[in-house]
Amino acid sequence: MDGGSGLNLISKIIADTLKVDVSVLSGANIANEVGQEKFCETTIGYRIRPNGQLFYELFNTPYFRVAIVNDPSGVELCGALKNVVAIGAGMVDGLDLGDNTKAAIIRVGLVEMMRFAKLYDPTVQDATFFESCGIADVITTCAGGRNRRLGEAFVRTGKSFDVLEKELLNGQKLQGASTCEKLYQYLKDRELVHKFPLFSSIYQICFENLAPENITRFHLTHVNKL
Ligand SMILES: NC(=O)c1ccc[n+]([C@@H]2O[C@H](COP(=O)([O-])OP(=O)(O)OC[C@H]3O[C@@H](n4cnc5c(N)ncnc54)[C@H](O)[C@@H]3O)[C@@H](O)[C@H]2O)c1
Ligand SMILES: O=P(O)(O)OC[C@H](O)CO
Repeated sequence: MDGGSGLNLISKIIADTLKVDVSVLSGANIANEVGQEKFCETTIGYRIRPNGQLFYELFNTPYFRVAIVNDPSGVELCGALKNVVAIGAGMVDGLDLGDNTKAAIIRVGLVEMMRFAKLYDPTVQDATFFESCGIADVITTCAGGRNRRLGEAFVRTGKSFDVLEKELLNGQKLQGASTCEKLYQYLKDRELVHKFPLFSSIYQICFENLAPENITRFHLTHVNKL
């Protein structure tokens, strides 16, 4: 996701700039494991079906199994939003709270991902969240991703994400913290912060000195209905 309060999808920027049709690939695909040809699934979101089919043929292998869906926004939003959830999962690890708590963060995180994606783009489909780009990528990122790792380090060391990124990521960029800032601003501008208690807590812990123990306070206000 790019932009200030007026969020924009990277695929849209590319499509508008280059005047080409753009499909989106995202999934539970930690690069090291893909590189070792360990089995995984991925999702390609297409606008134009023949292009989705072309990418399927290009990318699909016995160990990298592609599903194509006619929901490019949903696929891309999953890829951006799960990084925010993973920072929350890392905070759970930093607080030594355990697997049950992390599962709760994953569940509520997925609910808020769906709610935000449909708010941002009403054409986004529920089914997309049950593809690899959705629940599967949330699980793998909350288990083995960089966002999880830095969420834990943030709680254990008290250092900022900018400092941790430089110290721990060897030149790579952390996506979750900046995405969290942008989506919080988007929600604030629309007076919708109260509908996203987990995302809001993660933002306030990261940037407003809220105590990390508040990571579970969503249960005080969370509405399960999508
Ligand atoms: N590395 C993995 O194993 C892996 C696996 C699956 C999904 N992902 C996801 O893929 C995405 C990218 O991860 P990566 O590993 O390629 O990270 P990376 O840090 O290697 O590359 C990200 C690139 O995006 C650029 N960038 C960041 N914000 C930008 C903006 N607003 N406009 C233009 N460019 C911008 C950065 O400068 C950087 O070059 C993340 O959402 C990540 O969660 C990564
Ligand atoms: O390292 P992260 O946190 O960007 O997550 C990696 C990918 O999302 C896994 O699919």
